[in-house]
Amino acid sequence: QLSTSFYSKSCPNLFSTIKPVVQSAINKEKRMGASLVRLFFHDCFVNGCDGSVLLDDTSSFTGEKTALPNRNSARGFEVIDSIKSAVEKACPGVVSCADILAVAARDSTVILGGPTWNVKLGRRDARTASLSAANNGIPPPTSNLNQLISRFNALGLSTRDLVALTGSHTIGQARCTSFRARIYNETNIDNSFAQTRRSNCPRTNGTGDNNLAPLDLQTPTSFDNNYFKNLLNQKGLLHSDQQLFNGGSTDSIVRTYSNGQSTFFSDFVAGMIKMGDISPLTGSQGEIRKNCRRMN
Ligand code: HEM
Ligand SMILES: [Ca+2]
Ligand SMILES: [Ca+2]
Repeated sequence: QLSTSFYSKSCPNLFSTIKPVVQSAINKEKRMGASLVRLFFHDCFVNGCDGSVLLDDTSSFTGEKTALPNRNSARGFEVIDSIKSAVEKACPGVVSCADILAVAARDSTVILGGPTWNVKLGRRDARTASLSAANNGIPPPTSNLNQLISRFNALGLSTRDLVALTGSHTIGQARCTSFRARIYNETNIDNSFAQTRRSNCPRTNGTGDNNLAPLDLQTPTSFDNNYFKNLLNQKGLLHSDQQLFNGGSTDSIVRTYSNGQSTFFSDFVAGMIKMGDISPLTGSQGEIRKNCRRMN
């Protein structure tokens, strides 16, 4: 029921309104492109792509921002606010925050050198959010391959979608706390890579927890296939990353993507469109929020 032309009459300049805001945010800080892609993922994996991740906590409402995968980690909310105010000026009360996330993720991917696609639109915004669904629905970096596959399968995403979409880790950063156990305890990791990462991520829990390292050591601000080449060399940063190339069923997919960008790009696009189709609110369900941080 989503459609690429959903706003063609009601907000004909939607794309040209959103793109420059994303562009200027990325000009200020390249990492922001990664952060916006991740926000879309963290929305869609929790009760579908319904803008739930954007809702602020209040004294009487608990949203998803304090869930373990989001706290001290999810970012880009101010950029979504700027996009929303530009869009409200152009087309008041028409465009959902959930759709803004989908377009911002696409624009970010393109700006950082990745593939483009036509974004399906027509999602509406939730009047609910779920802390527990966020804690249970977004896979942690300690996941093994079977856990990753089953979580993606539960949402209608294939094993190939899992590998392609996780290729988003070609951009962006992770905190020490997300990869400490891997760089100190695991053996399927390149030795000098582990040494390098240890230098800015102390062994002791609680020290340097928020120190950052790039998910793709080669090109953390370019959307390319280097992430997969790193996996072949045992230079995946997260435990979950290296699970995709660790002697299991996804090794061949990682090899294919590392051999050439084009298969990765086309599978990534297909995966993003499928992920964007996860249980949207449509028709008269939900609402079009005026402010992405709170329900109307
Ligand atoms: C396969 C399961 C996945 C796991 C376990 C996982 C886990 C993580 C973790 C732990 C971080 C670092 C967070 C931090 O330390 O603050 C991260 C960052 C990131 N993830 Fe994933 N992720 C997965 C899949 C995905 C998918 C499917 C996408 C997008 C389609 C994605 C996009 C990103 C991006 C772009 C970043 C960097 C964000 C930034 O720099 O702000 N991830 N992920
Ligand atoms: Ca959601
Ligand atoms: Ca890269």
